[in-house]
Amino acid sequence: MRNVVVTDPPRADVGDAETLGGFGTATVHEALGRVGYLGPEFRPAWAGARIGGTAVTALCWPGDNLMIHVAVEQCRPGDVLVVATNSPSTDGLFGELFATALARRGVRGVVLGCGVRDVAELREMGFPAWSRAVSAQGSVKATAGAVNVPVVLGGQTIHPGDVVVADDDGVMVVPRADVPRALTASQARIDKEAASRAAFADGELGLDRYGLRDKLPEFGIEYVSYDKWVAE
Ligand SMILES: O=C([O-])CC(=O)C(=O)O
Ligand SMILES: [Mg+2]
Repeated sequence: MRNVVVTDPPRADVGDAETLGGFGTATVHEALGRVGYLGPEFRPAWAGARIGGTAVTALCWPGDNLMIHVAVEQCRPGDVLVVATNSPSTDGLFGELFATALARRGVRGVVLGCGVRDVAELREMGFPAWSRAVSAQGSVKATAGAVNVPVVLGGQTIHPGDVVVADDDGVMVVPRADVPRALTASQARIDKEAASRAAFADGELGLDRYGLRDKLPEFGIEYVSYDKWVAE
């Protein structure tokens, strides 16, 4: 591993990132073709946060948060800090002191492939955090890593400057080049779901709305009365 800090990676527009955050993880993930989701292991430290921001990445050694300290200085308003460790770890590398420094810099939240701690304080200060674990396990500041290099979390590659969208459903990444398509496709999906929601509230069934009823025989699904069912 090369111990680099990349100081000026290109990043997506922070306004676009905020718009995608407003659409939410499930919508943007579906709209892009069911890609980019980090998986259900990434959970919010507290419920109700919904963000979209541009990634600043930190690659740390397990149990060592030196590179988070280095990364904080690279963060700008509208960013989301993304922390990966170069081998699996659940240690609580991040807590309210880091959150205080990031909030001061206009950072919208943090995503950690390891653990988070100080959850009560994070909730109280309203700083959003997603992680694979909650852990009080403390860390050292001893080993060099990298900042703003591509990292892999939950099987997804996150490049610095990509958009990270996160809410109660989890975390997803939108590659920078896909942001225009994500915006258009997500808005189309929002509109389509608004129409479906109104129809369902009115009593229409998905079977009819999505043209599924006519296809049921193709699936081999048959309807039988209870008496016939128990007699067979
Ligand atoms: O200081 C640490 O190692 C992590 C932490 O708890 C904090 O940021 O508050
Ligand atoms: Mg702490």
